[in-house]
Amino acid sequence: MPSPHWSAPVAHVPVDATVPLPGSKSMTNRALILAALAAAPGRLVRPLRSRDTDLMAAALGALGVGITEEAPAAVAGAPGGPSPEAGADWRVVPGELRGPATVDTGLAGTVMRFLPPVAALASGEVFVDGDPRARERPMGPIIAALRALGAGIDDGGRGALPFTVHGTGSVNGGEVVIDASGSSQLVSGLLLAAPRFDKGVEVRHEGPPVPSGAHLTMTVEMLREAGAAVETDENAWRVAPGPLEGRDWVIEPDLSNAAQFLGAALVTGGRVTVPDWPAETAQPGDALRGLLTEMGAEVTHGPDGLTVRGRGGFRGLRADLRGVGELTPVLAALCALADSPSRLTGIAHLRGHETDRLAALVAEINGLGGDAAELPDGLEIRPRPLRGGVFHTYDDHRMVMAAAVLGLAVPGIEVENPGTVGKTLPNFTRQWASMLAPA
Ligand SMILES: O=C(O)C1=C[C@@H](OP(=O)(O)O)[C@@H](O)[C@H](O)C1
Ligand SMILES: C=C(OP(=O)(O)O)C(=O)O
Repeated sequence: MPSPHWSAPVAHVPVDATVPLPGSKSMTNRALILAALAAAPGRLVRPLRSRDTDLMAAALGALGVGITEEAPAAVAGAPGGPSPEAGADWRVVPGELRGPATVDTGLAGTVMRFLPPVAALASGEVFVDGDPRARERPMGPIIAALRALGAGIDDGGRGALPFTVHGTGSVNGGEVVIDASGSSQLVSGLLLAAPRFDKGVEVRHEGPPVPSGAHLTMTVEMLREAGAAVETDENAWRVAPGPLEGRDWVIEPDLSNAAQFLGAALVTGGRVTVPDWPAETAQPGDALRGLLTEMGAEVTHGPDGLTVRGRGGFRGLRADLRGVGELTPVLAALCALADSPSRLTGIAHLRGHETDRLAALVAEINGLGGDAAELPDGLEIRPRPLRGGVFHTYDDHRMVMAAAVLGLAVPGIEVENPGTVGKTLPNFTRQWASMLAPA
């Protein structure tokens, strides 16, 4: 059930806050897959608990993987002790993968693309479905690729959810060509399960550029950390067959979910610090350092974390966001409040995200009196005074976050279904309120 509208709070004074963030969705769901396929038990320290990650855990549990909560482990070298946003750890005990099982992917791209290759390794039937919108997100290329690698999948010829994976307990693997221009997750899903394929995998992409390069790097790095042999070339990835190690995965804070909080510093001319910001990371959110600097923020990284300071007004952004597309909704909201025009490109694939994000952002920014237009592969946003009104969110967590950013400066924004943030950041509205009125 959608939750009632949320009145996005206006910032009456510059924000001055430290905002600890829960774990990365992308790292949590990769670590769950790699731990489930490992040769020995493992643990996720500070995993994200949210709809997307709980669905992944439930899906792996349905296939026979043991996933239980444990008291949080101390993290060597992590400054400041456990984050107040961190809950229990997850212990993962790999089991023999088996059906029959039913998997609900919700609206999680990571579940719908990472789980089916694992299901193909199970013995028995696995039925995979998700939210109505999940049935429209790009899946055809990974269904075809899995078939080419030896998996049996019955999708009624739709090339989309729902479908049944007829697992035989093994996947042959080998070489496959895929058009992953619709989503990097189509490649990541194949790579993550590939150490368990008889021949491993060689995936070659052919087509328009693959988006979200940062997430592909994350896939390769995490596979290697789990002991897999991975080679990469431009548009080709090879994973050798072999055992994965059971290990501890310390999940970094979700840097993409830092966007709206750091953006608040820019909008209000204030200061926001996100603690535990890693010195090096594959997360796309790390690009916020450069992007917010370009918009006029002062960005510093030190022992306290990443600090963004606004200086009053700020500039629009001209940027190719292909590699970091999931930052777009919040950046677009910032652009709508900026002092000069913006042009965000390289993001045609956002039309296949939780909603058609390009259309949704244009409709909602313009619905508040703004001036945004779609480009073939992006958005053009020109500053204009905005007014209050209902901001529709299309079951997209990042549309709620974008609305919150606009609401800092525009009184009267009523955000539809704020509960949809539960996809990756269940406590968002509480954290937003404490950022604006720190205790
Ligand atoms: O692999 C991942 O964890 C993700 C990859 C990206 O997907 P696309 O390549 O479909 O944009 C990103 O937008 C998504 O939020 C998370
Ligand atoms: C595109 C996103 O999610 P998903 O993992 O469902 O693709 C996102 O979080 O912005």
